[in-house]
Amino acid sequence: MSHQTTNKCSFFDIETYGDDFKYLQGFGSTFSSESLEGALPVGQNCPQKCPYGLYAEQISGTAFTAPRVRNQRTWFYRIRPSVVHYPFHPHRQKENSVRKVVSEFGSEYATPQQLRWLPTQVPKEEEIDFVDGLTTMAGAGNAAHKSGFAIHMYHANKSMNKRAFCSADGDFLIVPQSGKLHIQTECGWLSVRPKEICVVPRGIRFSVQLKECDSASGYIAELFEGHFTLPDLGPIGANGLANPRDFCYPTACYEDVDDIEYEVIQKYQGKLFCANTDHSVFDVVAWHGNYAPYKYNLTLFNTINSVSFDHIDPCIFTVITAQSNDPGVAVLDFVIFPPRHSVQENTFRPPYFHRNTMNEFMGLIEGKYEAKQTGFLPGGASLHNCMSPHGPDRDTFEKASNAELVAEKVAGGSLAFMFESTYMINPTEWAMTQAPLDKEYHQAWVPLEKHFSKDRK
Ligand SMILES: O=C(O)Cc1cc(O)ccc1O
Ligand SMILES: [Fe+2]
Repeated sequence: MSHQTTNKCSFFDIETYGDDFKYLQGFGSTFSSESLEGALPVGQNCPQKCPYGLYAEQISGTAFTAPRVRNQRTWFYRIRPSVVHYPFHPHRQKENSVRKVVSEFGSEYATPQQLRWLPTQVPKEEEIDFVDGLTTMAGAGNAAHKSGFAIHMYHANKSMNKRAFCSADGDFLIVPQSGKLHIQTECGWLSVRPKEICVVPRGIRFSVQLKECDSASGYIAELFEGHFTLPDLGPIGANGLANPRDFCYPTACYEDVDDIEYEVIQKYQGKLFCANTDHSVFDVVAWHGNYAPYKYNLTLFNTINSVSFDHIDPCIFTVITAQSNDPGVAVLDFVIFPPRHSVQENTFRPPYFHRNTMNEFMGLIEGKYEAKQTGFLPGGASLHNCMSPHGPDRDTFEKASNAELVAEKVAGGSLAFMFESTYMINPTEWAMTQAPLDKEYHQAWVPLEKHFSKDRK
């Protein structure tokens, strides 16, 4: 289904709402969607018999008793309830594959050393879909205690075929770096490409199809604790940053397919389990509620920054945040570094040298990051944990310290992002022993020269 827009805007580099599917809009709204007219019961959730002979089923994303403003649940009206499946058994990712999903984030590989990885390639020698190509890179906390998060990479060279996936451990924030995805979910379809993100909440089943590409890869933050919200705007006012209406939710779309061999792979406490069914589990004819997957086009981010002097802290670029119970402190912030105009006077404009109580995992979707001249590449990653000093590399420092401070567009054609957390982020065994770790990363800073002179002001 295509949907045309007449509003053209020169600074959005992809059509504002033009997409492969039709969406409902509004962050955190309560939606109703039916793909057959009259499929939603009127005025109640569980009638004795549902329209069209459908089953009613609720999915709760918060405790029943969570405060109303935070309560999230959705009612599905489906051909069969999701409990119709054969017993779960352990699911092995590809035999002999180094890729693996893990849930342990012990301190075995913990280090204050600044870490950086080159991009990991999509394998050519083996066929892998989104599930079998998931590899955990780092994380914090514990899925069973609903505390912390995991950071995974995904690499796929084929679509998931007669296979659905869901995580009982947390919400999947998917950040594509290459390849366009069509994601079938119980609530309907989402089309997601690089420079867009999507969030599939805990428990919602989804299947990832590659669209117009032979391979796809990207980053995932799996949030074990709470859900993402939009940051408060404070003195910014009622508009700005990621605006609620730009968050797109799917519309109901079902398949009525029986007598097939189908797999539901469920992530539970960091392990993968598989249950077989004889039918497609994407059989939701109608749904209503506020617990649903969504996508957001990052080029719609309304960027705010200093127009006088000094470098503003990167929280000004927060797209979505999962807050801890400590006011203003995030379990996980998703922050982007979008193309923008830089006009600050008498200012060292790139990211400053710093040490942070928060923990910073960064990825690059495209282009070049302002703080690094070399070495941080699209598909790569870096990790600067609690109080590990970091900042611009030597060449960036020299260039920016001597640059003429004219108004300029920075990071044009670039998009970096950061997962920032109050929790210390531990790399996995895969990240430290198999992934392409940059052993020379310290050379970004060791050559920084001494400029001090008592005779100079
Ligand atoms: O470390 C980084 O590159 C991320 C970052 C960017 C910035 O502009 C200020 C602080 C910060 O941690
Ligand atoms: Fe930083």
